[in-house]
Amino acid sequence: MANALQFCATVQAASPVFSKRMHCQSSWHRPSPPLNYNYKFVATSLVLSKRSRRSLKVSCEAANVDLLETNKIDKEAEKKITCVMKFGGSSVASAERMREVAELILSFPNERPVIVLSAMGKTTNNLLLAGEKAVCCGVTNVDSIEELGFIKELHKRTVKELEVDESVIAKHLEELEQLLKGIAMMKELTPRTKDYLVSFGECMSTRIFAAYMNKIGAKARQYDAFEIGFITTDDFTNADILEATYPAVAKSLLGDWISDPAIPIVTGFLGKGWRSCAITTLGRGGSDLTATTIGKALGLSEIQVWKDVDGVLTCDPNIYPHAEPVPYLTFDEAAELAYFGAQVLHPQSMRPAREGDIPVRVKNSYNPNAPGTLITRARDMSKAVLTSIVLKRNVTMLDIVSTRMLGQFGFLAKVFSTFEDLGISLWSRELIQQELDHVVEDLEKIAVVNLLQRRSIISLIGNVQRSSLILEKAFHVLRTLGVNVQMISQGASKVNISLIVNDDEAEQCVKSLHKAFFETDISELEWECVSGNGSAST
Ligand SMILES: Nc1ncnc2c1ncn2[C@@H]1O[C@H](COP(=O)(O)OP(=O)(O)O)[C@@H](O)[C@H]1O
Ligand SMILES: N[C@@H](CC(=O)OP(=O)(O)O)C(=O)O
Repeated sequence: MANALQFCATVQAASPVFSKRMHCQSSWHRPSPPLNYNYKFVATSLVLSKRSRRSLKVSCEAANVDLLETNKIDKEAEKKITCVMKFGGSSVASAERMREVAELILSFPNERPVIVLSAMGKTTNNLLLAGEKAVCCGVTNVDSIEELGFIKELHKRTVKELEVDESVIAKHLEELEQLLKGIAMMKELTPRTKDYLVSFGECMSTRIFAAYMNKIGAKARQYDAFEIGFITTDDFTNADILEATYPAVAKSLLGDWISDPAIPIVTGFLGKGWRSCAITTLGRGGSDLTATTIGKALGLSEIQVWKDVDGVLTCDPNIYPHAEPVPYLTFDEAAELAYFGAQVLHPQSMRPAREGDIPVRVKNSYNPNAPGTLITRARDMSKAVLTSIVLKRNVTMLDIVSTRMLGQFGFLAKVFSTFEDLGISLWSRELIQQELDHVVEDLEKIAVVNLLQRRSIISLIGNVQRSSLILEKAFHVLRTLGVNVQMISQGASKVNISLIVNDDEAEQCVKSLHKAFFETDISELEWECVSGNGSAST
């Protein structure tokens, strides 16, 4: 058997029943989910010799099934893709960083990963700024937009330093300039055009990186997510992944992997609108969601997201530099943390991981030896009190009071229908003053309304089984600071308590809460609360 040939066979089955039978009769498995009864089989062991191929042909003819092709496949195909590794903008910000990332990927010889990349460094921000400037600068001035200059310079320099052919991005740089001229001519930047514009970032970073991997002898293949089945809603700038994405992505990536294995290098953040067929984006930081979607689609054993911090931290290090890595989190905790504003993870990214029950590891590409954070379905909560503190600034609070609402049904329905009628979702974007005025005007017909602006939400993510302890300690800290909490709520997922305070008090609150919860021994913490001995450090 040692010199037996291996083949990949694609058959057009008349019905899924037949394919199941064939599946049982042979020792084959089906790597990709069914799509239009077009199945791809691969021998699981070296059994598909020339003789087996002939017998496959005979059985297909007997069952009236078309045998479309039998390709000889590489032995590598036997080894399945094992994980997905996502590298964010800071991890691929320069040629040097790209070299380090390539080295990092190759330092795991037992992994056969799919790689997801974001745009280099601050490219997405620069593309958006260039687009905004193009709206009002006039066609002839487009080539002097500063941000366009930065983008060109960064990508050309990277290509040169990595010694790959500039042709991998030349067409994209040219098209980008044309697009900016188009925006200048039209004098408008629609959400649809914005998404097309920012897509250049990921399209170029992945092309450069794939070319570099090939140059150093690691066979790689570049993919644009919008060409391999990332199907989304048509909500430009904040699109949602649709269910059809999973089988389509699996089919594309596994199909290629089986017939010609090469490390897939996929653009993060991008998709294709199901109605418009135009390029969409998944919201800022959306490459995390690309990675978890691939993880679920391929049923991988791990999803790794590589960042510039040692994992998910106890709070935003930009607010408090003494924040520490959190070693373990549940999907619920991570989702809540992201939803309430921690930039480290995309708010929707935990959904596919949770659905596929695939562990997510958050690691630091600048410090690969740090253990990072492991996010799983469940974890030992026996010692957990507070896991992380998240701050969301510049929140507007609507205080709606009505004595008529007591004992009345339909009151809340009227409140929500006001938002629906005005097409406002309270969470998805910032409202402009005019919209807020409209809401207040409408709600004033049924209640007394106070619009409270410049507030912050401090979310305490942790073990809500110990909510009394958390609240006692938190309120003690806030009272010592002289801060009044204006609203308190417990999230539906039961891992989050949110407090609303004034914007200008919020940072100090987070620092003091961090000191009290994470820089104090837990047993001390319980004792302090029971005996009333504690004092908040400021
Ligand atoms: N709780 C937190 N834990 C870790 N990082 C956080 C947290 N809150 C905010 N951040 C910020 O998130 C950044 C990482 O997220 P992001 O910039 O999206 O990474 P990448 O672009 O590498 O995917 C960190 O550099 C840090 O400044
Ligand atoms: N480049 C996109 C998508 C993304 O996920 O980026 P990052 O991984 O660097 O947060 C953005 O800046 O939003």
